[in-house]
Amino acid sequence: MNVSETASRVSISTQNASVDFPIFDARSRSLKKTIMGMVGGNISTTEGKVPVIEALRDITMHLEHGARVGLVGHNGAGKSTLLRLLSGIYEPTRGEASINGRVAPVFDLGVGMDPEISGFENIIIRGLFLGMTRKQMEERIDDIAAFTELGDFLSMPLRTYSTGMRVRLALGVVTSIDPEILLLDEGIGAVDAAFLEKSKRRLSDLVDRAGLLVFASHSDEFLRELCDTAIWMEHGQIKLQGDLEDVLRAYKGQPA
Ligand SMILES: Nc1ncnc2c1ncn2[C@@H]1O[C@H](COP(=O)(O)OP(=O)(O)OP(=O)(O)O)[C@@H](O)[C@H]1O
Repeated sequence: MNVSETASRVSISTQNASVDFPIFDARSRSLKKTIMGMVGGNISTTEGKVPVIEALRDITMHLEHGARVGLVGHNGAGKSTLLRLLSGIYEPTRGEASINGRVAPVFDLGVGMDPEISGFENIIIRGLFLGMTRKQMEERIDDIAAFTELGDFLSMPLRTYSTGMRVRLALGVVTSIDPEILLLDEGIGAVDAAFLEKSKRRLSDLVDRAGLLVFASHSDEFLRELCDTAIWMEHGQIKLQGDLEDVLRAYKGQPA
């Protein structure tokens, strides 16, 4: 398959997609009252039924190769749930979602890492988890090792690493892959400032290689660096979709 055929097949479409989370332990009146006062998704409580959190409601969108979409919205607005829907991890409770392309979901840098095996072995395992082949990862391992600056520690079990060292390893792997659809949730801030600066270049190269990016973040600076359009989520719905600057201005309540 040539490059343009690959490009034309990479897309994500949803049609009136909704995601509900039933809360099986929330039958009691007091708990219902508590969760009804929370920020976030809408809570529907039909009398006598298990309450559900409507985390996403009637999401209709179409994204194609080349899209660089930022997701903005307050805590609990539905950004992470939307990323999981777009990755295929969640099926819509109602409506439809169709995903065409190899998805690399990067929600939690530590997922797919094994504390008992070495840094080198974790590089391979994490790469496989993100859709790469063993051969591809073996070709990149020297580059990743150099980037992490972890030296001999890479031969030690991961459990001997500090949190920051784990993040370095995870960032090294994540920024070495070739995803068709890259879904990024922030949480990449747990590194020291100097290392984050060094990662920015690799991160933006990664995004350049990716066919399609959706990036949930609370950082305008990061969004401006990686995205050109945005979706503003509110109470599980799309409030506004369009040019990044327009969406950021509206989200922050500033007049145009
Ligand atoms: N596994 C789950 N079970 C029950 N409710 C959930 C679950 N995951 C998310 N929710 C609820 O769905 C709503 C949307 O949550 P989500 O994590 O998608 O928000 P978010 O926009 O990513 O928030 P934040 O910016 O705080 O990360 C919230 O009300 C949350 O409580």
